[in-house]
Amino acid sequence: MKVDYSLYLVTDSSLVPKNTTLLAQIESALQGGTTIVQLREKELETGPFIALGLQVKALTQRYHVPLIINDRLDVAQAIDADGVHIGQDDMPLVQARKILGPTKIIGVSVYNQKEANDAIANGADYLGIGAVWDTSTKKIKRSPLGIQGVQDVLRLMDVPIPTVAIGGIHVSNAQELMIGSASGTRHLDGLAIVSAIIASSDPKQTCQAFSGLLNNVFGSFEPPIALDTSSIVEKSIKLVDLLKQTGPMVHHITNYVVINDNANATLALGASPIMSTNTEEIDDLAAVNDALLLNMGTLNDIDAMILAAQTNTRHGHPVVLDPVGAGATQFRKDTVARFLKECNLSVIKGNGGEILSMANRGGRSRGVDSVGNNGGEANAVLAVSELAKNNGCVVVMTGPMDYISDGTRVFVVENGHPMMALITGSGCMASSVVACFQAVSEDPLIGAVAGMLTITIASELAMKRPEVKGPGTFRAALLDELYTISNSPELIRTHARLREIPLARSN
Ligand SMILES: Cc1ncc(COP(=O)(O)OP(=O)(O)O)c(N)n1
Ligand SMILES: Cc1nc(C(=O)O)sc1CCOP(=O)(O)O
Repeated sequence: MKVDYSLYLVTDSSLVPKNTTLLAQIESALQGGTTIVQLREKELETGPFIALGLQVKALTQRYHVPLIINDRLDVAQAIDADGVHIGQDDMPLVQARKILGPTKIIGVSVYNQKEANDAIANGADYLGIGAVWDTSTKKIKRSPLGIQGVQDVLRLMDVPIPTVAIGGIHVSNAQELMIGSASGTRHLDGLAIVSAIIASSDPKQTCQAFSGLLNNVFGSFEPPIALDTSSIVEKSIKLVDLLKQTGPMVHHITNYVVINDNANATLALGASPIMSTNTEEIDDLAAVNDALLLNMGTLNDIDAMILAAQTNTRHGHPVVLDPVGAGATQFRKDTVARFLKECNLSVIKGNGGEILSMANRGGRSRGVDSVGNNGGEANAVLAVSELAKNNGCVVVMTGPMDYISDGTRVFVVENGHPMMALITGSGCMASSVVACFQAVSEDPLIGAVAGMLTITIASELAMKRPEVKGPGTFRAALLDELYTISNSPELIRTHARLREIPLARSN
């Protein structure tokens, strides 16, 4: 579930104006664009807290907005809230996660780099950074961070996860905070506010003011610098080196036809494969993992795959889906729909039949193989770009040409040898390679291009080997050439055939 943290209302019934009620204030705030609500009621006993929680939940559900409970896991469980917010002196995050399970949202209050990185390592879904400024709503124990202090926490986070700032925030200082705390590509995802909304004589109007201001600010953040194709090739070379130097762990939940090739392709690039399907160890593995690959080939362990995806997302690790045979059977269609709904995918990588069928642009599969043509380049470009945009991820469609898009740009990798289609699992190996690059690339689009350049160039080099006579010798040579590229990444520079298709012209 993708959560919008931008306008985060935290309640306090002691601040509600005399002529109205807490529920009326919350509803008015929801009408004004509040995107998430935290029920924070310090004085309520358990019974009344649960009763109030049920009323607020009915309200937030009507507006399709998540409800978080402050501190009280028991209340959150009793009303099946969407999650909890805990402070540094509350129940430790590790225990809270054990109790609530992987799917509930857990937010943690942090004040500095250490608290932030501990919370991230232990699987927090978001951070509440504060207090930014003095506030009369609560007695603050540590001196206010100011805008610079918030920026320091954002900059020093090991892995970027969603963040909101809290403490003394009003319409008058919100823009200054949002812009001043941003650094590079990092910025706050939202503002958590108590008194400015809950004590307002018109919460709807106050929230509209916050929303308008936030929309402007988010629109002003610089998009990442768009690299041209030769810069992406150079980045790919650096990523091959980084893979070898850092040896990231790549957890695969894959199929039993290709599992050995998946593991060997991963090893050939210097990464470390783990192929567990056991739900008992997903938490422990996610804590030390770097990327997750889900492969639908033999389609077992679907619940384990979804649990692993959610757990890895909480840890900030990219999740790659290889939707093998998507569209071939109703069961596979339903399973793909579950993955799209329940997981936060970084990359979807499939063959023409799979991607076109997911994008509703034709696409035929016989079993797990793509058959027929893909409707030409224009159709391929629309399929990858639309699927990517609609799901907020990168999409790779393999074939004689590989089309790769993040919804804003489309690249074509023109490398590759037709022999790839004659060995089983070459597409699955490509997915392993893409997952390895996701583990080391900050930009999933560049990671996907780097992965596809690497495997397709390896296939061309493999076919040049004198001992390669057909599929059997090619399979072994392909692994060897992945290893060659890992040791000589500059081969990518001499062999890459990478092209960008401007989206506007193709639409
Ligand atoms: C979004 C958000 N951020 C920080 C806090 C503060 O939580 P905590 O440290 O647990 O303090 P209390 O809220 O319990 O006083 C928060 N509630 N929400
Ligand atoms: C609940 C809370 N937590 C804080 C923290 O620093 O963790 S500051 C705070 C109160 C914020 O209220 P207002 O928006 O009215 O200033």
